Amino acid sequence: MTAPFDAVLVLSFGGPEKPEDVRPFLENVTRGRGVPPERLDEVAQHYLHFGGRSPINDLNRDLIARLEPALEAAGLPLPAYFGNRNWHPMVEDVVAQMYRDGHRRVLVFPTSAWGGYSGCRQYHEDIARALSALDAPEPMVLRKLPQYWDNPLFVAAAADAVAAARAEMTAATGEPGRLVFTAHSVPVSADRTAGPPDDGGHLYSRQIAAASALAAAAAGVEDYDQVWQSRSGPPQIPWLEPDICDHLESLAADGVTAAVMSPIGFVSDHLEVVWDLDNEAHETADELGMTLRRTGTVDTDPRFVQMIVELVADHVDGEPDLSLGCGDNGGPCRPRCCEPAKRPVRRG
Ligand SMILES: CC1=C(CCC(=O)O)c2cc3nc(cc4[nH]c(cc5[nH]c(cc1n2)c(C)c5CCC(=O)O)c(CCC(=O)O)c4C)C(CCC(=O)O)=C3C
Ligand SMILES: [Fe+2]
Repeated sequence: MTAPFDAVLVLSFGGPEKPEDVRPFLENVTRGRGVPPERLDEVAQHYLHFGGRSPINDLNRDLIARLEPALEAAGLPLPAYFGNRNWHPMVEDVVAQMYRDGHRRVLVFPTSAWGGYSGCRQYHEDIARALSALDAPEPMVLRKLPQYWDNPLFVAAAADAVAAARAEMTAATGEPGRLVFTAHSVPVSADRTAGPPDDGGHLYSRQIAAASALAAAAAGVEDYDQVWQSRSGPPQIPWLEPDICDHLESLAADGVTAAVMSPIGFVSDHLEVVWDLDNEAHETADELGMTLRRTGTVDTDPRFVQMIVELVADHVDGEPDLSLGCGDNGGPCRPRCCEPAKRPVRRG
């Protein structure tokens, strides 16, 4: 019999909260990842356009404010803490605080539903980093909850957002519009190595495709597209394509005049959503004379909170059931799962 878990850590990406934060935040995100300086300047402008404050931290605080009472109501009175990979509150500081508060067994809920290096493995690395920074005499266990891209509550929330946006589009234009799912692009090499080594790779893009299919089916939509957004990195390195803006152009060329975007790859309306979709994609659509709408993300849907409660309930007793896709203390979900792709060595 193992001891039950006694706290939850909502682990996220993090975002700047004031203009002076923007540069150091971007440096944290891209440290050693070969993102060109021009791209950083460009992305800094996106943040500065919103006064240097990303919505992401407030959205996560709001989620936690809903989660704690929902856990309590389910008979699971665990406190929920907030920590990030790239900005304050930093995961290292929060894990140290949790230790000081007496917590030794923590369930980690990541704000990414997906497998793959950026969507999963990197969150394990964050946990490992926080633990190695911890100066603690007693052992502490941090167990990352499993990927939830196919959880019925996640799918239902995404599908209802699709149905609502299509209904609005129909009211405005007389037709529901072409449905287009989007998710964060990743380097093709990272997608190839996503998943356990004996599983054929491409776990991230397969999950995005499958989640889009589930949400479309639940919304009663047969024909839809699934594309990518927010690529970065040097242009000579291939990332998953097509990009949403290029895709809107091909749709327009095929005579499509209305489209609904569903950012299925994200759980909240953070900067990648409000800039890349609400700003850039909308500009493209305006130029093309296309009517464009975006669905909400699952964040505001009570079923998303309920999903987290159920994940906690499934794992709170503390039995180590690693076949369910958890990982302890930064160990991957399965051996060698989603190892980072080897970076090409540049010579000369
Ligand atoms: C798969 C994936 C998710 C979804 C899973 C998840 O949600 O975790 C995600 C989420 C997010 N990405 C975000 C922001 C950024 N991502 C960047 C860069 C990158 N993302 C990547 C992948 C992903 N990213 C990759 C492969 C890179 C290249 C550099 C590297 O290999 O790390 C950069 C650098 C500048 C640039 O865009 O080049 C920024 C600023 C924010 C916060 C938004 C806000 O502040 O509100 C969020 C939630
Ligand atoms: Fe990103």
